[in-house]
Amino acid sequence: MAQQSHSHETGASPVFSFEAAKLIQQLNAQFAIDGKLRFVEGPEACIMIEATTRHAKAAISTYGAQILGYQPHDAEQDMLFLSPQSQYGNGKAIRGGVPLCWPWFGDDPTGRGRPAHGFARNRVWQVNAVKLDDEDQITISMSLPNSEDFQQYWHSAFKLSIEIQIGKTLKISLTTENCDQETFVISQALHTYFQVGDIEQVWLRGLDNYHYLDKTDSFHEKLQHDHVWFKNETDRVYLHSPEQLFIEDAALNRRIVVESHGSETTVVWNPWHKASQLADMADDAYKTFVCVETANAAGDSIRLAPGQSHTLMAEYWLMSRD
Ligand SMILES: O=P(O)(O)OC[C@H]1O[C@@H](O)[C@H](O)[C@@H](O)[C@@H]1O
Repeated sequence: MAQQSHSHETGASPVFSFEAAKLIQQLNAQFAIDGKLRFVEGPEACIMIEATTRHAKAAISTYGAQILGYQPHDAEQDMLFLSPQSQYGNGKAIRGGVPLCWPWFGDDPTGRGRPAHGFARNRVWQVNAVKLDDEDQITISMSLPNSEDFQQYWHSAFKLSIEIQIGKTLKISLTTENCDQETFVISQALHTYFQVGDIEQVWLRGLDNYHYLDKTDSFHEKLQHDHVWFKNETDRVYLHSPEQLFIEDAALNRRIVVESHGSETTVVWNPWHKASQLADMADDAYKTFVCVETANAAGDSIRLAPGQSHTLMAEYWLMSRD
């Protein structure tokens, strides 16, 4: 999937791969940082950014502006889960890392059969800037180039941009600007797949006493008692959720801190045995990830008047549980 192409061809055909190689050369000439950041060809001629700082390494696909890996140098395992069965193009979202759900979260809110989770995760994004700061953190800025093809899904003029900061933490800021004459409403999520050692030895801390909509039970509103434990399919939208949550992982002996801003909803998802119904994931993959998604969903959808903008932000870091 080549940069700035809106085609959805798949397969690394030699011609397409040549096109990707040319774009990679241009991108490297413009943005590469010696020994720290480069563009390479990934699966299915997808363009990948490989970044390494003093603190961590990361991989980002320009298809979907999707972070696929983030691993601090002192961590034994990546913080993020990425399915080896993922597809990289063909209108599919890559299964893992941080897919971007935009301009709606979940099923088409208008019931018109538009694709689940919107269209931003299935498009090639444009790289606008790469910066290295004094603390050896790298910030990558990208935006979703406008395309005629959006018209079938979305009529309002917008600007959607992302900043990804790779350092001691992984920081993501997704900004939507209304460039239209009319107000529009979006829902969205940073649909992050966190890698865990064994889902049955994981608990999510910070949601005790919060209400949630249970998507596995017709969206009934329920009250969370205690931590969130995973014993079967879990698909919940937590309402008015707090700014910090903690994924406690006994098997990997680590804690992932999830900090959110500009968001009042957190989606928690694990498909459990329904993983076997997903073509791009192994049947038992559900044991090694949990999605904790910083979102604006349900009553927390964002209304933007002309000229207004909103930034959804998440910051993640790893800690030892000792
Ligand atoms: O398979 P997709 O489209 O990436 O969605 C995965 C899941 O994403 C979650 O955010 C939703 O709450 C689930 O209902 C959904 O199944």
